[in-house]
Amino acid sequence: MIISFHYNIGNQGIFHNSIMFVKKALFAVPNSKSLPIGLVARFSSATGDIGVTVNDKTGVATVKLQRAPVNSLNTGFLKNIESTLDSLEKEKARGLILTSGLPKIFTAGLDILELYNCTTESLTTFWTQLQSTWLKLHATSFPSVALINGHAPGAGCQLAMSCEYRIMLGPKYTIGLNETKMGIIAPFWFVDTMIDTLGPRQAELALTSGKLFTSSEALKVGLIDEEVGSEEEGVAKAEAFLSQYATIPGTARKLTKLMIREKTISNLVKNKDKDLKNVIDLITSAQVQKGLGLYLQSLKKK
Ligand SMILES: CCCCC/C=C\C/C=C\C/C=C/C(=O)SCCNC(=O)CCNC(=O)[C@H](O)C(C)(C)COP(=O)(O)OP(=O)(O)OC[C@H]1O[C@@H](n2cnc3c(N)ncnc32)[C@H](O)[C@@H]1OP(=O)(O)O
Repeated sequence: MIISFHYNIGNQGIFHNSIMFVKKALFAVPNSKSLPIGLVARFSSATGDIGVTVNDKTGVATVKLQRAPVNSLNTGFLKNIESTLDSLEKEKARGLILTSGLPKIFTAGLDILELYNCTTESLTTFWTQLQSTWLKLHATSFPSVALINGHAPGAGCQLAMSCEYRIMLGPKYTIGLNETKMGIIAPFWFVDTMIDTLGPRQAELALTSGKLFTSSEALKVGLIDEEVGSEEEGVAKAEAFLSQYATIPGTARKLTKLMIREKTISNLVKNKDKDLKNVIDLITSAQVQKGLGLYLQSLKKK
């Protein structure tokens, strides 16, 4: 017998920060021994869907990002991601597999429409949400894997680097912090995260050139941990990685992770306002606005 629960997760506007977990159905699935067991959830809102499936044997949650066409991160979507992480913390998830529900794209990074023609006020709301969502992901108490099943430029790479392990579907997709290519600068906490991941030498080379790595290049420099040929293989590898923690006491694991990440986390926590000011000064400048406009046009022309 398969037991299935459905999380009934409301729209942002209705339930706001709280995700409601409602036991809705208990049913038998005939002739089935191998169907995924667990909790199934779907988060729907105008600003993106987040599908959550929790394996009730292992406690591992698979979170699928779905905001067509390219999972770009706007304020509402970031807020939904943060709420989902809050719920997983509350429900004591034992692990996270962060992936995309869209074909070809993990996430296209920040929604450039949040940066282009923005006001100081709208940019402040957006950036503050980005900082908050990232801090939550970077410091989860449970182990995390990014299953990068599509392109991951800019903040897409940043989300992936904040997971503890990265598995990427090869060979077609690319990943990297491409800000300099767009004529902007990666914020210091993106830079810190890349240095933590690649070391200063490779991070400098990658950041100054805005390099987007293919999966095999990413594997070589250590931007990803494994390259796989199919999503199924990726899921199996992610589950295998997470399963090693089943026998490691959770508090020891979490404190060790936080000790290692503390410098990067506290650098942002202490300098949130300075970071925001840097972003406002840079992004609202006429030159950067012009560049962003041209970049958007070039994306649309393809
Ligand atoms: C000194 C102190 C400094 C302080 C720091 C200051 C500022 C820092 C600020 C920001 C940091 C920025 C981080 C980022 O993440 S910026 C975004 C980086 N991402 C990208 O550059 C990706 C751009 N997109 C692509 O390369 C491609 O779209 C793709 C992801 C490879 C997918 O290609 P595909 O061919 O499948 O799709 P399309 O290109 O046709 O795109 C479909 C559709 O989506 C629109 N779109 C794509 N990406 C974005 C995006 N990031 N935001 C918004 N919209 C996007 C695209 O325009 C198409 O739209 P259409 O209307 O034509 O359907």
